[in-house]
Amino acid sequence: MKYVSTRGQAPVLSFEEAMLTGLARDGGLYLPDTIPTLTPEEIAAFEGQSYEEVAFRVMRPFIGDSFTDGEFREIIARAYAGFGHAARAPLVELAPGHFLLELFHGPTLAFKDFAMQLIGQLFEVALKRRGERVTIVGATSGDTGSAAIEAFRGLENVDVFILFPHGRVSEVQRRQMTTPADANVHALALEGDFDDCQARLKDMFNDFDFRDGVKLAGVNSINWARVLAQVVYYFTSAVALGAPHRKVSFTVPTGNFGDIFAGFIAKQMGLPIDRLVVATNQNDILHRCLSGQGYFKGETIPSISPSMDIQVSSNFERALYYAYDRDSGAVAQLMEELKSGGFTVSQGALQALNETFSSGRVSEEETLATIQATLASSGELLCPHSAVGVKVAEETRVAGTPMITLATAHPAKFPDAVEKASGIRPPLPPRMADLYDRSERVTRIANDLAAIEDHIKGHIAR
Ligand SMILES: Cc1ncc(COP(=O)(O)O)c(C=O)c1O
Ligand SMILES: N[C@@H](CCOP(=O)(O)O)C(=O)O
Repeated sequence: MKYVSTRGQAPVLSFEEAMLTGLARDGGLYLPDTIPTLTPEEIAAFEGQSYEEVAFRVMRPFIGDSFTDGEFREIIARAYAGFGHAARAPLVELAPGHFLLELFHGPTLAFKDFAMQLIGQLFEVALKRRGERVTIVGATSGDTGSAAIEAFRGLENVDVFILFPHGRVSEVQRRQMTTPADANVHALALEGDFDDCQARLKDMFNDFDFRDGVKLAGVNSINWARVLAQVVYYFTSAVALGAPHRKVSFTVPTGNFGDIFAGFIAKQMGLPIDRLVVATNQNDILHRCLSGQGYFKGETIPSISPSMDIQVSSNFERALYYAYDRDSGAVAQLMEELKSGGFTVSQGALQALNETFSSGRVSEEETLATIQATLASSGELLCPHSAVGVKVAEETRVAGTPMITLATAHPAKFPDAVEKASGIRPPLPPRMADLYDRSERVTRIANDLAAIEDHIKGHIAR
């Protein structure tokens, strides 16, 4: 299995190389050269299997010879052993035909754990075998950072630096990043918003002296392995509702487009998905774009669903690559135009996107009202991101096709918004009940590439 860049000018890599590389050297994102497919019989056979078994069967064709079957099975087993629910990703019925896929039973209470716990183990095995050490730098609006720190803390061959927007993450998210005492993990509070964090991260990848000097690696969803791990729960949930014998749709609270792009891959692999619905908060660049208004950056407005406060949605580049019929030159040109504000999507590409993706936008008031209404109607307490998804799903779902909304975080990660909406302050699970008592370790840093690079060079283990 070979991996190619969306911009067509970077070396073709194996799965392991693409995973350890992160961003392609031409600034693009890696994708498999061909997407393996599963037959309806193979998909039907997932019924009744454990999450780990389905994970193995779905991801194995993408791994090539990077890991043996035995290694890969052990890695998967270790990755999900610490989850707080036997099903890993349980499905609950919110209303007839509308289901919630709970993705928040991992160690940091967000869907990021599904991929991050896996790639922590994959990095560990690959780096030990190669005798290499890497420096992971991540950008986060709150959840990727905490999941990465949890997955990589204490591992021998990695230093981890996480850039988060100062003052724009919830207290639980911040504390999950700043309280681990392990010497190899570092939380950096950047003066800016998430888009600044992600832009500086990409600048670091494009600064080849720095990149090669510190052996830079990335664990944001620019990393293909992150997307791949998220494909699995589309299969487990759809099969639980009757796939491949009937179609299902998904609504996905969306920011960086990684999670919903995993759904797109599941569909390409043969899972009968009808619609993939993008749900955005007031930072609605994706909704505007899919509605035909072009992809133009606005100002990021802080919201009560802060993990989705994103304007430049990294993985949309991957969707554009397919919408433009794998024309890497066209993608490179669009990304060049994005540097000066945005671009218009061609009619053909927009039509291709609309064949699979729908979208909706949810205001702050509607988010609060959805938390309240869902609690009253089903007893389910939603986090604000999941509420954005549920609201859009209610507006777009059609009779006869089950709708699965992804619940991307635990309500206890966002207690202020949840309490405001419902009057209930959700408690943290017992294993992290002392989070507010632990001491924090964090460095405030300017939104300045040189300052960030100097800090990292000064703090990596020699
Ligand atoms: C809780 C939560 N919901 C939704 C999202 C959006 O997911 P994606 O960036 O994959 O679109 C994020 C951030 O990624 C998140 O942390
Ligand atoms: N919402 C994310 C933003 C980064 O997304 P990623 O999937 O590209 O890592 C976060 O919580 O950090």
